[in-house]
Amino acid sequence: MLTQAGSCASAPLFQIRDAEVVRAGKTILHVADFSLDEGEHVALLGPNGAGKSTFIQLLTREVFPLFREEPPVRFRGQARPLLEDIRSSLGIVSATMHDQVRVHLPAIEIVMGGVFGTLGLPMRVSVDGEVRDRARDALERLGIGDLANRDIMTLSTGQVRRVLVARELVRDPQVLVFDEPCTGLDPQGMYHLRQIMSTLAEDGRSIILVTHYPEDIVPEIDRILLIKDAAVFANGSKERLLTSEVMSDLFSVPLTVAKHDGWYSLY
Ligand SMILES: Nc1ncnc2c1ncn2[C@@H]1O[C@H](COP(=O)(O)OP(=O)(O)OP(=O)(O)O)[C@@H](O)[C@H]1O
Repeated sequence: MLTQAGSCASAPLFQIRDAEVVRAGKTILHVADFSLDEGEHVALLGPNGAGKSTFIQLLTREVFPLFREEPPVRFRGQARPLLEDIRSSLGIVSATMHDQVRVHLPAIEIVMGGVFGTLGLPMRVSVDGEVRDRARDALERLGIGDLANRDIMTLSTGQVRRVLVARELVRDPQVLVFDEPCTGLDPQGMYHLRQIMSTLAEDGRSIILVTHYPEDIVPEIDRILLIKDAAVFANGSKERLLTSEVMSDLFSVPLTVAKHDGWYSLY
């Protein structure tokens, strides 16, 4: 059934069939078959250079696969969705975005910039009280309402990371992509970030997490997608795949996985 926006109500959130991305004459990612339902969560795990970021960029349409008669990537059933539809449904939190926050602006302006897709507020735009309230509310939900007027350059790495989550939440996206969200954070910062992922997952939003560490995979994320050598190495439940044997195969070194209260660690 088609909705008003033209998407298929019963279609998966994302569906990939036979998508191949080639750069400099080399296949940097091939995905034979993958789909993610609305509200479902998945964590992508794999060695450096395996193709995880490329996978995310396939979903966000920042990279395109080779042409196929049957379009390889669909968003809510649509082969050619409007970029605006994807942008409004998806929030992305990454350490890369963190590197771009090198401006003297109050945290709340960085958050309001999320509404416009700009770093701070665009010039000559006057924001109404409703946008400011939404930004303040997003900061409050992340436990950093008191930082709203602080210059972003004076905040700690963990605080900035939370401001960046607020910046995405201000648009109320149904899907959140966390790309190595705990990079550079101390244990306290990691704790808060993981709590945030859990809360958002429980909220009914889809979480797509990219990480090198099983420690980041919050209990709400049941499913993992392992990527190695430009292809899907395995796709399935955490229970089945987060084992010492599979992790050792994935990273090509001897590793041990420990499990405790729904959390996993690797050493
Ligand atoms: N424009 C490009 N030209 C050539 N090779 C590229 C290009 N973009 C990416 N690659 C290669 O594609 C492979 C996959 O890159 P990708 O960034 O997806 O890996 P990743 O799993 O996210 O790595 P990491 O964990 O280090 O972030 C890498 O070997 C990378 O060097």
